[in-house]
Amino acid sequence: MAGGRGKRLKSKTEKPLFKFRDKPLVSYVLNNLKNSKNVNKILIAISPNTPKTKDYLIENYNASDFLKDSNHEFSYIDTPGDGYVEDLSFILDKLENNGLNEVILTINSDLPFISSDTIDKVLEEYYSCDEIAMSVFAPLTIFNDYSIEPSFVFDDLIPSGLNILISKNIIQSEKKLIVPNLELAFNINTLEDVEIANNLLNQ
Ligand SMILES: Nc1ccn([C@@H]2O[C@H](COP(=O)(O)OP(=O)(O)OP(=O)(O)O)[C@@H](O)[C@H]2O)c(=O)n1
Ligand SMILES: C[C@](O)(CO)[C@H](O)COP(=O)(O)O
Repeated sequence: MAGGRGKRLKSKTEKPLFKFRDKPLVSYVLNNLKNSKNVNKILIAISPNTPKTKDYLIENYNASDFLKDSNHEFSYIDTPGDGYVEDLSFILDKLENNGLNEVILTINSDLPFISSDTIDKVLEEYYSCDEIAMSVFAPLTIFNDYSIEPSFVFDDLIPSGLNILISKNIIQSEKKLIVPNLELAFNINTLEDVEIANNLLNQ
């Protein structure tokens, strides 16, 4: 998901293109997805909020327009940019109407540290559970340990921005998976988050 406004970052650069150390945020996620054993194709949601991200994907990842040519390893889909849930629902609708019947892992473009290994393990957990959807949460304790401010807290759990569901625009019953990995807490929303992430890497 790379179509958000990135308001909290207060940068002129679109958030997915915000340079963190040597590359744009979105590149970390794309490279980690590419190296995941259990991921076949990568579809990037862009929106009127992120036109330069679309150009970047075409130039650097040879991304195609998914609705015209879905055979590329990387493709993008133009969403309205109305909000996370609205845009995800728009995408599921398009996938369903295109006759796709796939498992979809959604991941936010602001999670530079989620490793291929974690993505693979979460998918393995999904395939061994009985639900059609899965939401991954990180425990609040990790956020507190590193003084990271979470966006939402439910019962001491924070939605990580990593979810799995099927390609249908329907309400899907889900399993909650709690993954106590530090990498899930590094969600870059503000310049303070960038600083905390940099400090950790410099340790
Ligand atoms: N209409 C939207 C809204 C969000 N996202 C994506 O969903 C993730 C989480 O979004 P969130 O942090 O809520 O929004 P941001 O745009 O990243 O930041 P802000 O809330 O500060 O505007 C991000 O990767 C963002 O690009 C998206 O693809 N489309
Ligand atoms: C809304 C969300 O994408 C659900 O997975 C996630 O919680 C957004 O987190 P952020 O901290 O606002 O990036």
